Amino acid sequence: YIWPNPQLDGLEDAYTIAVGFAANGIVDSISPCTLSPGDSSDQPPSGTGRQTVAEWLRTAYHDMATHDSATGLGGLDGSIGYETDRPENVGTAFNTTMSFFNVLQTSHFSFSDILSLGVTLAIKNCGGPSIPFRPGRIDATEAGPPGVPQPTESLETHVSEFARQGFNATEMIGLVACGHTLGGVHQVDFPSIVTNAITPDNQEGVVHFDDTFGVYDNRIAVQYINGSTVDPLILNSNSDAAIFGSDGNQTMREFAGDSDFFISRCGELLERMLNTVPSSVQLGDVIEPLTVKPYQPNLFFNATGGLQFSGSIRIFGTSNEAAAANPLDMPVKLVWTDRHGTSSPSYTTPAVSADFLAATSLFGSLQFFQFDVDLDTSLGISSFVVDWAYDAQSALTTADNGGAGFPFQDVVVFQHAASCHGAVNKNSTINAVIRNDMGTVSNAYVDYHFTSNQQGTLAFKQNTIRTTLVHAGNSTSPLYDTYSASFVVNDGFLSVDASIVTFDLVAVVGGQTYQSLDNPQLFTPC
Ligand code: HEM
Repeated sequence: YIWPNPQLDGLEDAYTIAVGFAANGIVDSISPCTLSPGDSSDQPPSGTGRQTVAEWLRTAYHDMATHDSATGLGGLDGSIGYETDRPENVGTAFNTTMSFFNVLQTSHFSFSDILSLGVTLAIKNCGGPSIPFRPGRIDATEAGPPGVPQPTESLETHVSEFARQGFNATEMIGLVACGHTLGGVHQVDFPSIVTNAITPDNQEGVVHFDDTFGVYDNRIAVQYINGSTVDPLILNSNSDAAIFGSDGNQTMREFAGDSDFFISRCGELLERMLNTVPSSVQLGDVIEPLTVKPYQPNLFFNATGGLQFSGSIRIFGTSNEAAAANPLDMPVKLVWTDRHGTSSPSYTTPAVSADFLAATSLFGSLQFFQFDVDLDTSLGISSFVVDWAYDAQSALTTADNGGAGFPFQDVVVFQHAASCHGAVNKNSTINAVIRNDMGTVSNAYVDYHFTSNQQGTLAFKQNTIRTTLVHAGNSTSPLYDTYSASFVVNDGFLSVDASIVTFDLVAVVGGQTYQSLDNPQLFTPC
């Protein structure tokens, strides 16, 4: 896709940036793969016997498992949030998972999208397959019908439940093995299956499905076939035993004998699981990391009234050269085009390599570079390209965003100064400047996006408050006038710290619409 695309940019960032600058914390919370909810890698696992990745994967399956392929209803749609009191959804894992992901929701994607993305990253981070990620899931607004398989049910019931979900009997064996390679069964939730497992170091009494619960691998099948299984759903319940043996062990034998086959088959099955959505939902194209992408490019007037352009450039690659590159040796320059369409040699940032910001990806190598330049206010900016190479000896490549450059407008510009966020039920104020030599400003407004609690589920609701930007007078530049919008965010507004808040500025000037999208939330209190 071509940047900017508000619907995809945030998900692409979340997919591509694992740890470091601009990362959202998903991968930190599951590294290493054995981490429990609430623990972080510099805080060792706390002995609860819980495993975050396993809980996310189980949550995604239980959310999807009510899909009915005949009617097209249900699927991965976040309805699990309304269904956690059902006997088929025993355990705190679902609510814990929802509380982790709800704070990552933005106005541009649903809870079910960010959960699916989280599962994709989790599987990869544990050594599993790279699962292509498609966006576009829409969250349910109420519970769906029940139908998650339970360990007490018969093989026939399991086969028909999986058939309803859209998986045949062989795929059922695969999907269960692909799930039960992580995590295990907890005594606190299944006391009839697991007994005498609770200790101070295993407070919820987990017994794992295989002896490598922290690695996404085929040990679940190897141990099943060689007779050393520890799976409680085989030893103390017939559920996995009946499923794994239902084709005379053929699938499990193939999995046990070929670890690459297990990984690739699980990649296919889990991709289908994550993409099982209500038939009314149309998923988008697979998101692939962009090679060169701006991150929060930002225009503002500095204290002396000059127009300043700052932000970061991300460079992503999957080649050996990308992996070996030293960011300090990488020439990276930004070349911009002014508002009259002229690109002059002087419109170039210095090499920005010294200002690189460390970050990593699960799918390749990436570097961030910061830039900060003064623009001639009268000439402004309309787009930019990035000239870059992996080392100082190589010829520079121009990243031009598919041909037309990275578009960037200077007509409506957010002003930090005098913008502030109010406490609950108090005024927030957003200030902007709008170019005054381009015709009448016929409409100008702020769309302020935030998430809030909703009844019945931990998934958050999206809200937008639209407020007119009112002309407020001159600015420090004779070419721009100041506009201001004040509004109250109320009605169950959660807390700005707990939800991702962004806002858009839109101005119709001389009959043309200009937008400054996805400005990050205000931190200055009013
Ligand atoms: C007949 C089908 C299935 C049955 C009866 C079943 C049953 C169970 C049970 C009883 C547990 C223990 C939960 C706990 O104590 O926390 C469990 C855990 C788990 N299940 Fe399944 N399951 C089935 C299919 C699947 C599938 C298809 C997946 C994913 C592809 C999956 C993923 C998981 C995971 C990752 C865990 C570990 C959770 C943790 O450690 O917190 N299950 N399953």
